[in-house]
Amino acid sequence: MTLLSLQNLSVHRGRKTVLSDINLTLREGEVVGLVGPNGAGKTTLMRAALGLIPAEGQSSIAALAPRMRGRAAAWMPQSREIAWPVTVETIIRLGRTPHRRGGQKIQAEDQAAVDRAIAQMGLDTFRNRPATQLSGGEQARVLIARSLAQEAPLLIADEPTAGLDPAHQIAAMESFSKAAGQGRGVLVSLHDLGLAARHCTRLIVLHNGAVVADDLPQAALTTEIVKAVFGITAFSEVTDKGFVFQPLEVVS
Ligand SMILES: Nc1ncnc2c1ncn2[C@@H]1O[C@H](COP(=O)(O)OP(=O)(O)OP(=O)(O)O)[C@@H](O)[C@H]1O
Repeated sequence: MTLLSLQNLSVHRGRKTVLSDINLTLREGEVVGLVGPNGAGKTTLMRAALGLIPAEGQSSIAALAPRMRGRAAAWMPQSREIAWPVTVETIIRLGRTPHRRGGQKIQAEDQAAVDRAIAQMGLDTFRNRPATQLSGGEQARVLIARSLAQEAPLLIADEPTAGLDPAHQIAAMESFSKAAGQGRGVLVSLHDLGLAARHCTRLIVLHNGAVVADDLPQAALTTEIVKAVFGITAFSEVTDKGFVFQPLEVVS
């Protein structure tokens, strides 16, 4: 089943074209990595797909009535600041908001989803702590858990692994793979090409607001594309543990 379909999606800011004619389809079971250098248009693509900024062309999520979007897609933005000293569990419960009617108390199935997300992100010992007392990486894990608790068919996450230690980066990517294995889909922007190579089922490479590759990780991160788009060389190999990619040097 198709969870997200973008057709000729374009975004202009002033006279600048930030995103031009993006076409993509994301189906259940996929973890699609969105990669590209700073300013390539990753955040713009995600926000336009969600209908958070004006865009030309079509997005299947943006076309929904605003109150239906929260059931169709969970969104984890890049900004990580948790401003209020409420408990970790309270923040993660906010992920259930689209499933609740106004004023309705949290139901057993909501709490079960919250508990699953807390377990997946290893947050049980933080459950009753004010979120403002956590480290930056711990707060990021709380926000990933909030988006997982939403249990929407599609999860769109903007650099969710930034600032996480290696174990928690892997845990976050594995939680996305698990969600995909359960029939959901994930669109995730990443700067860490090694993580993207190893954990995504497909990569979309963005450059200057356009898609330059949309393929299996090993087919998207070719020597030529990596040099032309990222300006680097890399070691890469398909191993029995999957596709391994390690950036090496900046191309002068
Ligand atoms: N409101 C705006 N007005 C003008 N230009 C903008 C605006 N918002 C974004 N841009 C430009 O659009 C381009 C794409 O920005 P975007 O944030 O989507 O990139 P990104 O790929 O997410 O980058 P990063 O990896 O640095 O987060 C950038 O060149 C940025 O300067």
